[in-house]
Amino acid sequence: MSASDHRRAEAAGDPDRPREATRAPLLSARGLRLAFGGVKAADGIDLDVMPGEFLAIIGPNGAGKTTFINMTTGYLRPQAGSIDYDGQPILGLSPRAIVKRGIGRSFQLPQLFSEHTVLENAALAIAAHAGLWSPLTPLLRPRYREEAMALLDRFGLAPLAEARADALNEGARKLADIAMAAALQPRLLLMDEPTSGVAATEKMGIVETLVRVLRDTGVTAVFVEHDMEVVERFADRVAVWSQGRIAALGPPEQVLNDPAVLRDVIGIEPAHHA
Ligand SMILES: Nc1ncnc2c1ncn2[C@@H]1O[C@H](COP(=O)(O)OP(=O)(O)OP(=O)(O)O)[C@@H](O)[C@H]1O
Repeated sequence: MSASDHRRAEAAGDPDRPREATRAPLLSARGLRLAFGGVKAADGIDLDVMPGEFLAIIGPNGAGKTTFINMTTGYLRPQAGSIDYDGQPILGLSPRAIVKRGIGRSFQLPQLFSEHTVLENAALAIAAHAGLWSPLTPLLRPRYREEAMALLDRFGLAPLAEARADALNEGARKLADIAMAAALQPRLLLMDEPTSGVAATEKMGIVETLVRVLRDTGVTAVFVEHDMEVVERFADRVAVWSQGRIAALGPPEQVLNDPAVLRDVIGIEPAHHA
């Protein structure tokens, strides 16, 4: 289901269902500031992410998109501001404590154990979720391997279970990395450029798979994306980052037709946009 179909289905849904405006955000960032020397990577970021939504972050290189993900997942501490998740402050928690609260992430460069198979990687991720962080024992336990196989199956990766992670093409590697993040059963998943480096022919199929799995399991997603076709098709809302600030925020049909966004972020003159 595309994001616009999803929005229509929601609008046509249960009339007793609370309206978007009255629902509490799952993630709420206020006044985030972080400078590296003279570079303002976050210069007053305010953002609410609603439960169940897919929010795309777009913007030029160096705008501060990854910095926002790093602050939300405990890898960077802002110099000012607050981040609440599920109504609780999370700033100051370690990355691992934040994962335990239910926020997962995938990285621009997939973080798989390259010399292990895809199945072994999945077993390790599932064991980590069960609280076992030791590197080898999970591989010996059939229970983790069975759960790992079920996870891979959901992501369409079962045929690659016995392939070594370093033998995967970029699309499968990205999908496998997101499957590992999903093994930790997050309620909110932050993905940094899930389609970067993926061949154009594979891209849509990969995004369709991951969106289907995440929607089926009720995961809220924030993803940094440079491909506007992916954004248009799969995002419920788009946030445009520019020099550490959010320059525009709204549904893709509105934001991606905004002349200033087209010119400054996507880099085309509005008149040339058919
Ligand atoms: N740990 C750090 N130390 C110093 N400078 C940093 C650090 N992290 C980010 N920066 C700087 O902060 C700015 C924002 O970086 P960030 O990686 O968040 O941008 P981005 O929007 O994700 O860019 P890209 O699309 O290239 O990934 C950049 O100028 C970057 O060089």
